[in-house]
Amino acid sequence: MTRQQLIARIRNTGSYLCVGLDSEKAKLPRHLLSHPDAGDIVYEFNRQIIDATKDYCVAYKINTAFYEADGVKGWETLERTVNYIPSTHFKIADAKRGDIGNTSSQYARAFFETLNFDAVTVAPYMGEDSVKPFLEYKDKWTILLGLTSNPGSRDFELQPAGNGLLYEKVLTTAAGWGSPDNLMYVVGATQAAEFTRIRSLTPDHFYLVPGVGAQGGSLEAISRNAMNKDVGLLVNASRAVIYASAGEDFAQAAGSVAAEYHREMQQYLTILR
Ligand SMILES: O=c1ccn([C@@H]2O[C@H](COP(=O)(O)O)[C@@H](O)[C@H]2O)c(=O)[nH]1
Repeated sequence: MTRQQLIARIRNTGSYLCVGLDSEKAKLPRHLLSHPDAGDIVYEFNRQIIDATKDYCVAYKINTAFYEADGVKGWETLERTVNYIPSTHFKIADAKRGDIGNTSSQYARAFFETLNFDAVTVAPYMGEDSVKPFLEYKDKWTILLGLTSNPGSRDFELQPAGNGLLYEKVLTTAAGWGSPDNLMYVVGATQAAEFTRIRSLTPDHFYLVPGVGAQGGSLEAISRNAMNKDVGLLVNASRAVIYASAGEDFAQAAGSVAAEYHREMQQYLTILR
C-alpha cells in the first residue's frame, strides 16, 4: 500500500485506528471450543474480530509472538489471518526483526513475499545495513522502533547521546535511510512528554502508536501533539479491543470498543486538521 493510498483510506474512513490481533489461546472465549473450526480457534476468533471491527479501523497489527509461540500451527493461523484481512486494510507484522544484511533480506522476504504484509516492525540497533533490505521493497513499509511504550525505554532510548537523546538520534539518522513513503516509526502512546519533540524532528513521517487502552496512553494527547497534515498516525489498541468481553458477545464488544475509538478519532480529525 502506498502512502497516498493509506492517507486516502484514513480520510475516507475517518479513522486512524489499528486493531492489534495479539490473540492468546488461553484468553479466548471458551464457547469457541465447540465451533466447527475448533482445530483453529485462534483463527476463528480473529475472523470474528476482523468482521466486527473492520468498518472502524484502517489497519491490523499481528504481533507474531502470539503465533510463533504455537509453532507450525501458529504460523498457519497467522497466514490464514493475514489472508482474511480485507485488501483495503493496512497489514502490519509486528515482528521486531533486524540482523546482518543477508539475514534481514530473508526476514523481508518472509513478511513481504511469503506472507502478504504491507509493513514489518524492525529494531534499529544493528544499523543501516540491517534495515536497508526491508526498505528495498516497493510499496512496502519498514516501521522502525523509535521511542517504545515500555518502562525499559528509559534504559537506552531516553539516555543522552551526543547533543540529544538516543531515540532522537535513531529518528534523525534513520530518516536518511528511507523516506516518509516507506519508513514509519514506533512511538509509544505512553511517552506524552516527547510527542512534540518527536514531531518536530520528523514532521512528515507516519507513526505507529501502541500503548492506548491496556497501557494507559492517551489517544487525545498523541492526536493533539503529533498529528500532521496527512494525519501521520496509526494508533494501535490490542487487548482493549479484542478482549473487551470473554463471553459469547466478544466480537460485538470488540466492535463497540473499536467504534468508540473511531468516534473519538473523527472528532480529532475535525478539530485538529
Ligand atoms: O513500544 C511498543 C512496541 C510494540 N508494542 C506492541 O503493541 C501491542 C500493544 O498491545 P496493547 O494490548 O494494546 O497494550 C503489543 O503487541 C505490543 O507488543 C507496544 O506495546 N509498545
